Amino acid sequence: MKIAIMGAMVEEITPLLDFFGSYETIAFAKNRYYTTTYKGLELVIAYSKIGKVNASLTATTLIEKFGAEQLLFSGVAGALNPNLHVGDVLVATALTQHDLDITAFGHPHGYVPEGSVYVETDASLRALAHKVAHAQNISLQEGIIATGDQFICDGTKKEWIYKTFNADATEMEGASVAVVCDALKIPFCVFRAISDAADMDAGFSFDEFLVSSAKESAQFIIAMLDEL
Ligand SMILES: Nc1ncnc2c(CN3C[C@H](CSc4cnccn4)[C@@H](O)C3)c[nH]c12
Repeated sequence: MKIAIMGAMVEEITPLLDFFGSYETIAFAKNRYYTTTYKGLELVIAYSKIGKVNASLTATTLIEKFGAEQLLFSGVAGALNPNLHVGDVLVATALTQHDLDITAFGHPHGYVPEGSVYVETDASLRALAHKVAHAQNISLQEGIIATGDQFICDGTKKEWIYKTFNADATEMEGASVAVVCDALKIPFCVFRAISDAADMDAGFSFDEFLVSSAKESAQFIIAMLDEL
């Protein structure tokens, strides 16, 4: 089984590369892909760079060029739901694009023709995540992620996304991965540890907690691999 593990920023995959220790590096399309094996699994790891376009390119490459059969995303996110706090690990149930807007034509936010407002993650990967969390006594939150090409650091925008999409966290890549994996019929799931509250202090909080929260998410992914 070939598993892709994807992040957006180098800090989100560094804990993974450090854990695996040895890996081959392949340069492609202005990005680097790291291949290794772990307990009989073939792994291909990459960070996309920030934003939906970069994430779409990397997710597609992981699947179409490297032959990934499942894709796990590991990274950090801003909390929208007040019950989520820095360090909490969230598994996405569904993802949506909060900045996709053709409401001028009567469509809901996040919708374009022949698409859907939400793309659901793979139910068996989610079930496995909860099994691993329970077995390892890790508290795992579950919720909707709203993705957009903006770092959210403003209470008004935060509240709009929270209310419009009933979303629990926000980031800048997950929904792209969801659309790509759904179209290519590859089971996927998105794991994000909270780094900030997507409010006026988000920049400072993000800078302070990026590394530690990225580690939280990566450690959960590694725990998942032992059960895949
Ligand atoms: N509040 C938030 N809003 C939107 N996204 C996020 C995230 C998740 N990632 C982190 C990073 C922020 S931009 C970036 C650019 N330069 C340096 C660091 N980060 C981008 O890849 C999305 C964490 N908190 C978020």
